[in-house]
Amino acid sequence: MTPPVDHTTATASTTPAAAGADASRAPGHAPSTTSVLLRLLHWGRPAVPRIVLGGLTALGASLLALAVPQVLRAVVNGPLLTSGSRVAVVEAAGLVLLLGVLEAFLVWCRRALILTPGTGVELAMRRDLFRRLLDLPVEFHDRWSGGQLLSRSMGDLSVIRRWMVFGVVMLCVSATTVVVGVGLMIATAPVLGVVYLAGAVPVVWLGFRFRQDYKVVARRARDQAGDLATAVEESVHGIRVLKAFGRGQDALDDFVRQADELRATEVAKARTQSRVTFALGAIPEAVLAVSLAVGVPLAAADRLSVGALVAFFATAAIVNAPVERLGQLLAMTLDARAATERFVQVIDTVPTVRDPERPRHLPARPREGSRVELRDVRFAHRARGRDAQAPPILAGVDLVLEPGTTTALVGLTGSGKTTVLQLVPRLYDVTGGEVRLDGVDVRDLTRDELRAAVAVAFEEPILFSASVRENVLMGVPDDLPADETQDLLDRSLDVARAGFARDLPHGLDTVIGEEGLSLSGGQRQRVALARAIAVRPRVLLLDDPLSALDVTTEADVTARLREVLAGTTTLVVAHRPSTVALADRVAVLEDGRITAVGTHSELLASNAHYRYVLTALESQDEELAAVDAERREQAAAGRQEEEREVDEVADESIEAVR
Ligand SMILES: Nc1ncnc2c1ncn2[C@@H]1O[C@H](COP(=O)(O)OP(=O)(O)OP(=O)(O)O)[C@@H](O)[C@H]1O
Repeated sequence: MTPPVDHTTATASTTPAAAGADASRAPGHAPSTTSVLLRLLHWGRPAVPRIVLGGLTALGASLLALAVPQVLRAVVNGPLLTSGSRVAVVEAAGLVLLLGVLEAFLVWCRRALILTPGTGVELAMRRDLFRRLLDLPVEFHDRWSGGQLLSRSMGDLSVIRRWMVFGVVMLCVSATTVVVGVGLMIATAPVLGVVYLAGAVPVVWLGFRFRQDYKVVARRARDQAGDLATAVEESVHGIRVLKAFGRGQDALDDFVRQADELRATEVAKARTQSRVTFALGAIPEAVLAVSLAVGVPLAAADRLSVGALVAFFATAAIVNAPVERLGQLLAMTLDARAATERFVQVIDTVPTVRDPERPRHLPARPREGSRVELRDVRFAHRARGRDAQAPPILAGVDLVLEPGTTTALVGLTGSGKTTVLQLVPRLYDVTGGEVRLDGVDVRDLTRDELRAAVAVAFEEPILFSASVRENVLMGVPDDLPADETQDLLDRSLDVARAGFARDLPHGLDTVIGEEGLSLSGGQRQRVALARAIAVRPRVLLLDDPLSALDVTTEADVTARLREVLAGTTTLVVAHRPSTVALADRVAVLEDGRITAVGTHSELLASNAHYRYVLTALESQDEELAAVDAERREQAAAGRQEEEREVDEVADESIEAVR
């Protein structure tokens, strides 16, 4: 016997690391930049050897640059001051040239070494992020906007890649160059070296201040970029509504406002960075002026050789460049920190709907059909922004779907019919009670096994940018023999009355969905229904998937469904009395419970709430038909005018963006 499994539904969706990624946390508790960036090692490890090698070559190039002043010192103190030998000077010039060529070669090596591994790391991170997004439950996607996820998988990962291949390498190399350079300066001219070192005090203080300020704006900018992506996504997604209601200008105003907020944050970022860059450029130069004032009298008093003085200033000129660059590199590092926080915030989210550790399996498919039982099912969504739960939607649903029967679920708008449907394939998990399929609690099954047994067709059909064939066969195993697959495809299309797809420009290979041919609402619903049928599920859940069809076509499709799906247990959310009449039984959902079950005529005779719901649905149906007819008329008359206006707004938008 399978041991009982703990079905406690986890409500905390992020690990402490992810919670730590929240920018709103008090700075005192925020994780350090190093610990955040160290998370990247998980994906960056394969690239580490090449990145380290690239860093070493870059360091070699910097050290070669630092060697030049020492040659200069030897030339000045040696041949120039003593013999004046031209040969020695030419030899020294040759050495400097050689060092320069070697330095350039090492810089090239650095670029060649670290370019490809960075893109590999980005690819691995992008793949893992997408995998996580697919694994996360619907509840997660309810809370996260598409733009935030899009910006994490595109913009943030690019920021991280650039930091990995350039930022981290150059930060280490620059810091080492500064340390070695200052060491050489102290060795060459100790007094001047100490003067130069004193300049490090304000530099470190400024760096600390910069880190505090920049960290906040860097995170804000990344979040605002995500919001902006959401605005574009929503407008493009709802472009028809915007056009139909003439709200293009409002959408544009909203977009421009958000874009302006992002611009302001980017300006604040640039200001913060330019302040520190100015200071990091000015302080070393000021220190050099002081060094000159101290060094020249020392050289005049013969307490410092001219060669040493020249070498000190030549080294300082080399060291000043990486000091000045530190501001830019620190900014890159803090940008990468913000991007990493946002990335791990998603990757660390623990799915609340997950596979059991020791899954059970469904019994062999019963000939007469599967049995679905909902026992005292309770459900509440998690309240937004808090871990608390919103008011319950289902408060103890008891319903048994007898094998091979069709049950219609009826209730007022918002009563929770779709919610009931979504609990069966675990799009959400119940917050109380249980759902059993052929005697097995659905939470004891792997999601793959459960979802292969249960197919859903939603009212809003989502088609993917692929051919009709691919869309319909989405849930069919790839290893099915070709002729069987073709039979399944043909039968599903016929039952769903989706045969129109054969007459599309490229037949069933016509690409539909976002990037393809646009289908009408009814056509989309029929393709989506064919997709659900093709899976040959044990349980078919229909969330009013025929709402866009006329009553005759709906009756025809339903009749065929009953014929073909003998042995399939069906639960259909009914919004139209015509759908209800075709079911074997009807269940009434009221106040979060099933309050009556019976045939259409039984309930009509005995249940007042059922009669009330049917009347509401009927009048709603008539109202919708009237509104639809009116809308069509208006649309035909006003379309040209409307499109002209929208085009004008679009032209203005393009101009504004330009
Ligand atoms: N993701 C969500 N987060 C919070 N509340 C939700 C969410 N989805 C639905 N709800 C709420 O749950 C309730 C039930 O919604 P559901 O879609 O199940 O109702 P329904 O009976 O199918 O409605 P309709 O007949 O209009 O399709 C509604 O009050 C709805 O606002």
